[in-house]
Order: sequence, then C-alpha cells, then structure tokens
Amino acid sequence: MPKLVLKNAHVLHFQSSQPHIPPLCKSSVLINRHRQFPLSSNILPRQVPAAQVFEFQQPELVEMGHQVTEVELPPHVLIFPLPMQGHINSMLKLAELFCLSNLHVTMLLSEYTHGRLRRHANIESRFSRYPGFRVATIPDGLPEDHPRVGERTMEIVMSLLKVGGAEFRKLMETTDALSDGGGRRRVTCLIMDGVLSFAVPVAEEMGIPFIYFRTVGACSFWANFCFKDVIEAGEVPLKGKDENKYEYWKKHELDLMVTSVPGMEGYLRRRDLPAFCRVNDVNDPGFQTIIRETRRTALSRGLILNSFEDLEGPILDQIRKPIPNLYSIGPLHTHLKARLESRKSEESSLPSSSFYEEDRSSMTWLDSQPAKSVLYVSFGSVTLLTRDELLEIWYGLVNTGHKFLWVMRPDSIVGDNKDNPIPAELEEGTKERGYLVGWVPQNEVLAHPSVGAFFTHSGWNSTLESIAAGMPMICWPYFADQTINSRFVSDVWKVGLDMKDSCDRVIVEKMVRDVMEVRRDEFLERARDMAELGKKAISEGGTSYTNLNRLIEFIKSSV
Ligand SMILES: O=c1ccn([C@@H]2O[C@H](COP(=O)(O)OP(=O)(O)O[C@H]3O[C@H](CO)[C@@H](O)[C@H](O)[C@H]3O)[C@@H](O)[C@H]2O)c(=O)[nH]1
Ligand SMILES: C[C@H]1CC[C@@H]2C(C(=O)O)=CO[C@@H](O)[C@@H]21
Repeated sequence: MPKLVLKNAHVLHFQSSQPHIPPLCKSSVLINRHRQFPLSSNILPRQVPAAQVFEFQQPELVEMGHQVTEVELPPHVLIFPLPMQGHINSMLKLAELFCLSNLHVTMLLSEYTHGRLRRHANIESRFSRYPGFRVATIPDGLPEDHPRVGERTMEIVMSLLKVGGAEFRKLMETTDALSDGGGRRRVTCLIMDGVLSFAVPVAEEMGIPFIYFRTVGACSFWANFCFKDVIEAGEVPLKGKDENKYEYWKKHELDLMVTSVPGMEGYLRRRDLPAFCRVNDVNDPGFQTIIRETRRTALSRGLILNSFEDLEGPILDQIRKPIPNLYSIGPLHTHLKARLESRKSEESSLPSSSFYEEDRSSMTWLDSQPAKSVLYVSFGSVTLLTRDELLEIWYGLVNTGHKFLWVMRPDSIVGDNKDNPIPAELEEGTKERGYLVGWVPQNEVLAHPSVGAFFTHSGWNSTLESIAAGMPMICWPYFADQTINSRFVSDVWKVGLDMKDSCDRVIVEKMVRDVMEVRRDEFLERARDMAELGKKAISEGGTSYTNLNRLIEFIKSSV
C-alpha cells in the first residue's frame, strides 16, 4: 500500500446551511426555586437527521508515488460537553489547549448549541488557525423550542442519556470513527462530560480510552460522589412532604450539619448540599441520575476538573482515594491565556463561546466609573427569576446607592410585566446608578478596574472566574452545584457572603454594603491572595500546568 504524507493543511469552507435557530424563548414554566427537578416524562425524542461533521481545516493527503514517506498523525481527542453554556465554556478552552499541543480535536456539539455558537461566538474564525480542530454535531433529542433554561436543563441530561448512545454510535460508525478517510487517526481518546455516560459502551467496544470532565468544582463533585452515604446516614431525603415542604425544611432540616461527606465536617449543612438533594424521595429520577452518573466516574481512566490544588486541595485528596487519576487543570480560562501568551506569535485574547450577543457598551460604561465602585450582577446562563425576586433584588441594589452593572438575560424573567410592573422609582434609581444589559464579556468585566464585587448565582465558571480576578462575591445560588459553591465562597475561602435561601431587599442591601464598604478590605485582600495562588497554579511548574502536561502525555501514550 502506498504511504501518505501530510502536506500543508488548507482551509475548507464551513459547510452546511445555517441550522434553524429559534428566537430566545420566554419560559412560561412556573418555577419554584426550591423544587426538585421535574420528571423527564415530557421529553419527546424527535426524528433526527444523520449526524453532521463540519470541517474547519482538513489536512491534505498526498500520495508520494512509490516513495515511502510517513508522517505520524497526532492523537485524536473527541470532546463532548453537556450542551449548556457553562459546560461548553470550559470544554472549548480545553479543546484549544489541546490544539496548542498539536493534538487533533473533534468537538462534538448538540445541533442546538452549535446553532447558538455560530450565531454569537467566534469559534469558526477562532479555530481556523488550528488545522486539527473540527466540529461534529448530534441532536440532543429535545424539541427545537424546548426552553433549555431553569430547572428544565436537567431534561437535557435525561434526553441525552436516552438518545445519545444511539446517535453517538451512528456518528462513530458512519464516519469510520471520524478518521476523514485517513486524514486523521480514528478517535484515540474520548473526553465526555461527567454526567453523560452514554458513550461508554461504544468506547469500550472500540477500545477507546475514556476520561470524564466534570465541569463543576471538586467540592460539588465530591458531595455528589458521597450521596449514597448521605442517604445511608439519613441526612437526605428531607422530610416535609406537602406543598409547604420547603417551609418545613427551612424550619427543621436545612440547618442540620452534614456528617457523611468526608472532609467537609464542621461547615457543611444540609442547605449547602448540591440542590439535587432537595428531594423528599430518594427515588427522584434527577437525584438518582446524578448519583449514578457521578459514581460511574470511578470506572473511567481519569477525571478532569477545572480547579486547582491551592483552592480545593483537601477535597481533591478525598477524590483521589476512589479516583487516583485526577487532573486538576484550572482555572482553564487563565491557563489558556497564559499558554497563548507564551507563544508570542499568537493572539492571546480568549475566544468567545457565548450563546448570547455580547453587549460591549457595558465596557464603555464601566470606563467612565470610578475605581472599584461598581457591583457586577449576573446570574449566569440558565437561572430564572420570578418577578418578586427581580423586584426584591432591584430594590436592594438601588437602596444601596452603589453603581451596578446588571446582566438581565432576555429569557431570564418568569411572569408578565403587566401583572407586576416595574415601579417608576426603580427605573429612576437605575437611570442614575445602574446599567442593564442582556449579556457581557464577563471576564473582561471582572478584570475591569471599576468593578468592586460580583453578585453571582455561584455557577462554577463564574465562581472560578471571580476568584481568578481577585473579586469578592455575594452569592445567591439558584440550583445544582451552586448551593455548595456558595458555602465554600463564604465559609472556606472567605472571599464573600452567602445569601442562599433568601431574597429580600433588606438582606440584599446589607450584603452589598458589607462587601462593598464595611468588610471590603478584608474580602479584597483574601480574594487577591487566592487569585495569586490561581496564577501560580497555571504558571510553568505549577500544579495545574503540570497536570495538563500529564493529561496530554496520557493521551499521547494511549494512541
Ligand atoms: O453576561 C454574561 C454572563 C455569563 N457569561 C459566562 O457564562 C458562563 C456561565 O457559567 P456559570 O457561571 O458556570 O453558570 P451557568 O451558566 O449557570 O452554568 C451551568 O454550568 C456550570 C458548570 O457546570 C454549573 O456550575 C452551573 O451550576 C450551571 O448552571 C461563565 O463562563 C461566564 O463568564 C458571560 O460570558 N457573559
Ligand atoms: C443540569 C445540571 C445537571 C448536571 C450538571 C451539573 C453537574 O453537577 O455536573 C451541575 O449543574 C448543571 O450544570 C448541570
């Protein structure tokens, strides 16, 4: 057989017509902040087209007559994030870090998220500089108009666990495991989101090593891993059963200490457990799914976490007992930035992976504000607020007299303006002090000298981005891992305050004053120290730097 040589890569046009992108959806779902996840019974798997592969750059294979020239093809990693903003953000950064180490990468996206990224982010132009990068898509099994926000995000997990296996098999089989007819190796390593085990049977049949990337903090992962023990110790399920169960939990249960998560004794209360636990029946399908998917991590070849040793060392050590092959490689956004900067020839800005249009006027507004005077407010990509919550927070902010930049996603408010209109005094107060936008370049905002603190829902990316920027936080967790992240912010790292389970204008005002005025220096100092440790972790020789190299070595060695 003639041997092939890889000639200079050339750019192919991004094929396929623009998939239909639905307008931003207004959710009409009634949301109870403290309710467990709904059942997945209303998920309607739909007929799906064949999986698609989108080429960015395709290495050209040239036959060299009878001359035998062989070029070793790089390892080929397939990365599949849960199709949510918070998961894609960190996984795309990992993909780019791999590209910098000359690995071939196929980013597997859901058709829906691919559409959002094509519309609002720069991944096509961004990745066109990496010959080994490309995107493939599969359907997520949900109808196009599914809201994919709020507590219904759990339905994305449920749906993919149902349809993902067959879609993934079809993709791997019809594309000869994405080998491009020899232009790249068949996939040599799978990196899957830590809650999506559907690819395991295919990986096992094809003999492809399999690593999980769980995009939450070590604290949340570890608590999830211990859920079985938490149940055995009788700390979950929570007991109240009727529609006032949340009132019962609040009064009798949420403040009890948790004793069954090793390493967190002494500060973890039931209210701080990942909110998947807020159930009164352990057979709740959402809760059971999280337990099952998390325990499966121990069967993989390793676990990647977007964290660093100086931040979560004691918990990472707990995780190493059942999962010794642990790669803590974060903060990924600064890690990528540092590696790009070290290659002086390349542009070192971070790629955008936004699902929404970034409003850059927020940066101009910040430019005109005094140093550390602005509170940045954002509750991430999926949080929903009731109109009551919206108004309590809004009054609280305006009453502080501080300036604020508030990201109000177009699809984030539940309920109608006419039932509960915005009072004129709030609009007035906002004209003077506030700036409301739909979406911002968050890392630029956090790095801006005018910003003094971050009022956040405690999603893991936001938490880590705030820590890396040395920014104190006020935490108002919505669901999932956020309830435990906020406890770590307030009681372990002591870089902010936790407002969980309350939403009252007086409390909001007090928290903002504490963080921006009364205890400002104390929080700022600790936040800056933590940011320094984060910087050390990703610098040459640091723990995250070394762990990333170790991960790349593993991938290379398992070809
Ligand atoms: O105006 C904005 C607001 C947010 N972001 C970015 O969007 C991401 C939001 O991620 P995160 O803070 O983790 O929140 P969620 O979007 O809620 O993320 C989901 O995914 C996370 C990672 O698994 C979980 O920790 C969260 O609980 C879950 O809701 C971050 O990278 C932000 O920088 C922007 O770029 N602009
Ligand atoms: C919708 C949630 C289910 C799993 C994901 C998660 C995790 O622990 O991995 C936390 O919050 C959300 O991002 C996801």
